[in-house]
Amino acid sequence: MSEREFHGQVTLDGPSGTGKSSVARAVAARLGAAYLDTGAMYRAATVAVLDAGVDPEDAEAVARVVAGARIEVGTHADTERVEVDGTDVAVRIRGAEVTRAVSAVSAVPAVRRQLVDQQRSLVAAADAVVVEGRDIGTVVLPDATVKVYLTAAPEARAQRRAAQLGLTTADEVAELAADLRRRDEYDSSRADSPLRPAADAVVVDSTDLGREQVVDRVVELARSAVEVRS
Ligand SMILES: Nc1ncnc2c1ncn2[C@@H]1O[C@H](COP(=O)(O)OP(=O)(O)OP(=O)(O)O)[C@@H](O)[C@H]1O
Ligand SMILES: Nc1ccn([C@H]2C[C@H](O)[C@@H](COP(=O)(O)O)O2)c(=O)n1
Repeated sequence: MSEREFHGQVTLDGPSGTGKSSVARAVAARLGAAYLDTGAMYRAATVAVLDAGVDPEDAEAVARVVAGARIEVGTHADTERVEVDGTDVAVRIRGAEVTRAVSAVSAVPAVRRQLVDQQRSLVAAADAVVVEGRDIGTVVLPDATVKVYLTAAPEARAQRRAAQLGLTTADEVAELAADLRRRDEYDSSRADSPLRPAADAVVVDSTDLGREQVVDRVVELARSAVEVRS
C-alpha cells in the first residue's frame, strides 16, 4: 500500500506535550488524511466560558455556556482554523489563561457529550483522518483502524515545550513542568473519559526518538493495519 492509499482512522492520545499535535499533523500530511485536533475544541469551549465570565469549576454554568457556543475547527493538517461564534481564536486558545482553565471545562460531562458528537461528525465526513486528544481511542473512536498512545518522560516534555516557547531559565522550565504535571493529573483523574491508553493501543515512548522517527513509526503502523485487514 502506498501511504496515500490509507483509508481509516488513526488516533493519537497521550499526556500533554508528548508531541501529539506535531506528530499527528505530519502523519496526516504523509497519509493525505484529514487532521482533527480535539484539544483545540476543548480550548475553544474554554474561550467561550471565560468570555461569559463564568467560573470554569462551575459545571452547570460551563455546560450552559458551551451549549450556546458555536465551536468550529478545520480539518486540514497545514492550516489551523478555530472559531467561536465566528471569531478566530486560533492564537488565543494557546495562551496561559485558556491553558489554566481547559482541564476543568473539559471535565464537564455535558461539554464532552457535545464535543464528542461534533468530533464523530467531522470524522464521518473524512475518508482518512488522524485524530489527536485524550480519549479518542477509548471513547470517541473505539473501532479506529490504528490507535497510538504517545508518552515521553516529563523532563523531556518540559524541555521541548520550553524550547517551543523560547523559555530558557530553570525557573521557567520548572513552571512548565509543574503545569504539565497538573494537567496530566487533572485529565487522568476525572470521572468522565479520563486520559488512559486504550487496551488495543500501541504505546510509543518518544523520549529518545526524534519527531520524524515517531512519525515514521505511526505511518508504518497505519500501513501495516491496512495491509493486515485487506
Ligand atoms: N520526538 C520529539 N522530539 C523532540 N521534540 C518533539 C518531539 N515531538 C514533538 N516535539 C516538540 O515538542 C513540543 C510539544 O509538542 P506538541 O505540541 O506536538 O505536543 P502535544 O502532545 O500536542 O501537546 P499538548 O497536549 O499540550 O497540546 C513541540 O515543540 C514539538 O515540536
Ligand atoms: N480529546 C480530548 C482532548 C483534549 N482534552 C482536554 C485535556 C487537555 O488538558 C485540554 C487541552 O488539550 P491539548 O490542546 O493540550 O491537547 O483539553 C480532553 O479532555 N479530551
